This record gives sequence, structure tokens and C-alpha cells, in this order.
Amino acid sequence: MPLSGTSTPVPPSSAPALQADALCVFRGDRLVLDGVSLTLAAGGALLLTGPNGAGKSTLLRVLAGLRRADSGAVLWQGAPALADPAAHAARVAYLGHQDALKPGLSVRENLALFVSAGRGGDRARPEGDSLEAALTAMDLLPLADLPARLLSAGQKRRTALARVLLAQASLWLLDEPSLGLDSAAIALLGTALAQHRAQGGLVVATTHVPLPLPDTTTLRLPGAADTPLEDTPWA
Ligand SMILES: Nc1ncnc2c1ncn2[C@@H]1O[C@H](COP(=O)(O)OP(=O)(O)OP(=O)(O)O)[C@@H](O)[C@H]1O
Repeated sequence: MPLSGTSTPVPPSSAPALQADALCVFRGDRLVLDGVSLTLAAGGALLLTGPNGAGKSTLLRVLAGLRRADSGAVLWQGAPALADPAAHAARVAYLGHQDALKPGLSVRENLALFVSAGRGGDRARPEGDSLEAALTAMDLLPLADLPARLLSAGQKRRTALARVLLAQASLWLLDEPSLGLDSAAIALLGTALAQHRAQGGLVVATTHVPLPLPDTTTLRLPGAADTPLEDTPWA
């Protein structure tokens, strides 16, 4: 059954910043996404929920341009988003399940490598100050000179989130961003999300737990065996 999630209404004259129309994706012989549509205006946030295997990460990767849909379209400001893959990559900051850090490089070196590789960025290029600001925003200054291989899971996640801040991209696509974070780090994530949205940035995030993200729309993907929480034997 086709699904759709729509953020706060936008004036009819202006196209939503991000739009997906009737996306269908097969994985193997299973139709994982069956006509999924969504719209998101500047400053908006969309939560993708649903059971394991429902297709949340798949949808996020399609929106990021990392995976092709079998049918349907992704639009940015009303135009096909993936017609120019480099332009789309520049407007996207993607956080996957893997934190993808170089284990032998320090936290600061990992972030500096990301900046020097020119990753992301449809906004002003980050300067050295931005790197320190990203470290501060994720409370990483005390860890900045530690090799990434020595970080805990939550510390690695905070480093990956600092990289999202550094990308200076309009569209944040976050796969379970709070995974492994303690309550203090979740509060930092909430602040970063709010600042991004206040500047007109967009957020699409998958999650199994509540996130510090007010005024969101939720799109629940049903998956193969969708059991409402209240119907489970332990609820
Ligand atoms: N490489 C692959 N080949 C075939 N099927 C795959 C592949 N990777 C994932 N899938 C299937 O695609 C479906 C959707 O996976 P996806 O990772 O998008 O789900 P999800 O909603 O993000 O799950 P979770 O909540 O566990 O993170 C699952 O049924 C999964 O088994």
C-alpha cells in the first residue's frame, strides 16, 4: 500500500525542498519500499519508523543517492535531485550505521581529513574554527587527540555526528543518530538538530527510540510483520 509522510504545509507556489514520489525498491525478490512518497519543507524534520527490515535505511540511502530506486523519483526544489549526483552529494550529510572512522587517526585528524576531502557542502566551506566548533558541539575536545580506535561506541558516534556538522549540507539524512549515545550526548544532538533546522536545514532520521526533535512528521514503514507495541506480550 503506498505510504506518504508530509511535513508542515508549504505554500502551493513554492515546491517543497525535498520530495519523494512513489518510490519502489526491491531487495532480492522482496518489494521493500512500495510506493513511498514524502515531502519536507525547509526547516522540517521527518522521522522514519517501523520494525527491523521495514526499509528505513533503504529509503534513507535512496534519498542520499547512494542507492537507485526501481521506480519513483526524488526531487530537490521541484527538480530531479539525482540528475546531478555531485550537486546532490554536496547538499547531503549522510550518517549511516557505521561510523566509518580511520582507526589510526585521532578524532581531530579524522574530522580534518573529512574537510580536506571536500565532502558535502552546499553551504559555506568550513574553516578551522568550524572544526573546533564541531568538536565542541559534540563535547569532543577532551578526546580530540585520541586515536579513533580507542573511542567507545558512543564517542565514535559523537565523532561521526561532528562530521555531519562539518559537512555544511542542507539535508541531514541520519540513520539511528542516537545509537550508543548517553543522555548528555543526546541533548547535544538535540541542540545541533535545532540549530540546523533554525538555519533552514532539513532532517530525515530513522529511529527506534524517541529523538530530541520537536515538530516532526513521522512516516511509519510497516515492514513484513508489523506488530503494534501495545499488542506485544511484554507491553
Ligand atoms: N544486500 C541486500 N540484499 C538483499 N536484501 C537486503 C540487503 N540488504 C538489506 N536487505 C533487506 O532489505 C530489507 C530492508 O532493510 P533495511 O536495512 O532498509 O531495513 P530497516 O528498516 O532499516 O531495518 P532496521 O530497523 O533493522 O535497521 C530487509 O528485509 C533486509 O533483509
